[in-house]
Amino acid sequence: MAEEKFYSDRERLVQALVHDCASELQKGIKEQGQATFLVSGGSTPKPVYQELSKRPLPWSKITIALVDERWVDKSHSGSNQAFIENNLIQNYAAEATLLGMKNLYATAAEGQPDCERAYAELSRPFDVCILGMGNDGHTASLFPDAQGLVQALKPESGKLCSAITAKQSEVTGANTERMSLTLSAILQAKNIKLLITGEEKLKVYREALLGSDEIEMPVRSILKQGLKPVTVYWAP
Ligand SMILES: O=C1O[C@H](COP(=O)(O)O)[C@@H](O)[C@H](O)[C@H]1O
Repeated sequence: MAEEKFYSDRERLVQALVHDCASELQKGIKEQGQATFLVSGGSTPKPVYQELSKRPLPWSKITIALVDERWVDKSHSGSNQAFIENNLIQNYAAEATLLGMKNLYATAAEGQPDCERAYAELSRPFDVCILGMGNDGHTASLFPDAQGLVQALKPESGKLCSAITAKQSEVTGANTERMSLTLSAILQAKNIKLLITGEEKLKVYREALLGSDEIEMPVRSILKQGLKPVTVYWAP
């Protein structure tokens, strides 16, 4: 069962999440000399990243890697890598190393082996993983009923990255081809943090807790597993 950290407003949520991420990253550095921080895109974590970037952590010892990416170049408005560069790899955090997912291959499926190789170099277990959730119950780029989803959810797949083609295009454009961390990769994080805001997402979260179909709501694969602690951060 996930731990719920619910706040009366978003400012409090941001401060709490920034504090928790900072102390877990510092703990990782103390124990292993370095830390790995997995980050999602989306509008919800933006203030968290902006605030975190201003914390004087030993950022040169922190590797930041994407949880998911649209298969678009950095110049595209939907690029999670550009979003992280503009909002997290700033201020003190400019000293961190960033590993993106998009490579030179034309499709995510073709680019998967290179992406896999790069992610396999990361130090594990990962220290912190921030996940988001869409109103359709997706998390990372694990979209309901998407092509590649079944494989990406298989705990025994042994893969860290999976090419995913979401069924419906989203607000950010027609490109639905993505790369996502697999469930198996996400569960290699010591601390999994699911960040959601607003009443609509709270409703979706509650609905996810009630059911068991992970293809219908992939976020259930995170919420219903008993292997790694998950903390849900919410504010209205
Ligand atoms: O598509 C995506 O959406 C989710 C949630 O985004 P939000 O804007 O509702 O916060 C995000 O976690 C994921 O990384 C992103 O690719």
